[in-house]
Amino acid sequence: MLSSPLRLARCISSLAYWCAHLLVLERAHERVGGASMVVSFPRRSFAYLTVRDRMPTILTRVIDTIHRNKNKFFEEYGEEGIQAEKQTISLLSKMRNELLTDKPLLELTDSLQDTESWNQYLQRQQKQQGDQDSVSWFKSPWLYVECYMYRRVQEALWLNPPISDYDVFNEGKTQSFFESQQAMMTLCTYVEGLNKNMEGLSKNQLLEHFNKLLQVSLWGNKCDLSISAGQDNSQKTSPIDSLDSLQPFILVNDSNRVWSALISPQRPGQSKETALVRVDIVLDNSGFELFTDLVLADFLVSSRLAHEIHFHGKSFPWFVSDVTANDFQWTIRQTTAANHKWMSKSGVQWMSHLKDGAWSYHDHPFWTQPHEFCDMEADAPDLYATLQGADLVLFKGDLNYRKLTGDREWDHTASFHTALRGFGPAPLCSLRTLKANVQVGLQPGQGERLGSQDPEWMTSGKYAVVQFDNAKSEQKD
Ligand SMILES: O=P(O)(O)OC[C@H]1O[C@](O)(CO)[C@@H](O)[C@@H]1O
Ligand SMILES: [Mn+2]
Repeated sequence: MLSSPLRLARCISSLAYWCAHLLVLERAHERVGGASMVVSFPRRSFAYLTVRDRMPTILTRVIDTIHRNKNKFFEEYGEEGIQAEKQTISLLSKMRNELLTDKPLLELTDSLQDTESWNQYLQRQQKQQGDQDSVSWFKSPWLYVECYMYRRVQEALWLNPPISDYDVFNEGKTQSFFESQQAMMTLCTYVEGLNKNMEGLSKNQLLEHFNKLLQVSLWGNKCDLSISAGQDNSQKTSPIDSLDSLQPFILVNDSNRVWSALISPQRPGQSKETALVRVDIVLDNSGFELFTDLVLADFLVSSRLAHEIHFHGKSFPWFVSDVTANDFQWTIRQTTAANHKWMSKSGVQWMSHLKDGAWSYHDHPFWTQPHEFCDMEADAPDLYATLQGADLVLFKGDLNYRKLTGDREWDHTASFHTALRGFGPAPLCSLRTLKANVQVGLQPGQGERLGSQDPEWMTSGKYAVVQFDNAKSEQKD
């Protein structure tokens, strides 16, 4: 039974949520001007421009990549490979046209594990928006439409078996890894120095290094390829040296609370001394960002701040640069094979974490669905239960932030806890650079000030947040 203050808090949070939701629709009505037209993002908004400009560009690149690899498909699968290439391109071009002409979203026709759930989501959306045709590319929630596009790309491939497993974003991801190599070497040299002295570090020194590596992983999120529609966005400067100058751009920094969650884990039946701490990292992008996540995870294990790390990735290529199982393994193999002493040493170390079970990689269809995370407990109870086994869950990146907060136009001063709407399988922290119009947990006036100084503060990736929440401790308060 919920206590009445808690019930009241839930009601208030729920009300705030729906107000935030309605705001988006109302504004859209005003701007579009047609009473019958329900769109979820106003014209000229960042969301609108993403659907109008960035998404078709991404699709064009996908089509081009498949076409450029025609010979490879022929070599591997003969004439069948060529037919598959043609068929896939034809499906993708058709989809691109549907997008550009604002046609209704269509049900998926493949029969994979998640197909039914996607189609149910579409039906739910159609019910909410009134009729079938109203759920179109420009008249649906932005988060949904973006996710849907990546799932349709996958459908086009899955309907053409010989090339079903081809990762259309692989070239960009590997390129971004190689372009960030210098920064990776610098980072591994730092790690080598750290590991040499690890045993002699005081608690404060450990905290200092933890903060540094947490921030390196935070800023690693600048390097995604979806925001740049697939163009180079790799790390060129020294990640450690840049930290001081980046400090003022961290708008909310709850890293002390993250540290506390690590050093005093709160799972029932565990004392501080015997606690086996598990940290889950919900990964975002491949390339430099993944590298920084692995460095952080290695530090957590080597320092014994954590005993186990569970990485969560995507089960198919997603938002251009997101990590799949293949990217994860490839990155570790490449690091091991690097022509740099400390970098390859890191790779060997990471391999051994995987072998001895300190690290493990997991994926789940929920991560490649459009649901906001407050739906997880009902829609993916198994995943929710898995996350409950963690002492801390780190959510990397912007898309995870949008899903954590329901991608609503929240008041900037609404608390992170409120925006989570009850989602809290374990203490959690979002490490995110701002690339979409949602931001909560700011001080009164802070959002307005930022808006007047820099109109693109929420979408440029220049600012970042480290935002922590522990649903359990909030309930106790
Ligand atoms: O890789 P990240 O940090 O999740 O960012 C991906 C981002 O790409 C965009 O969707 C733009 O297409 C962002 O708004 C989005 O959240
Ligand atoms: Mn991403």
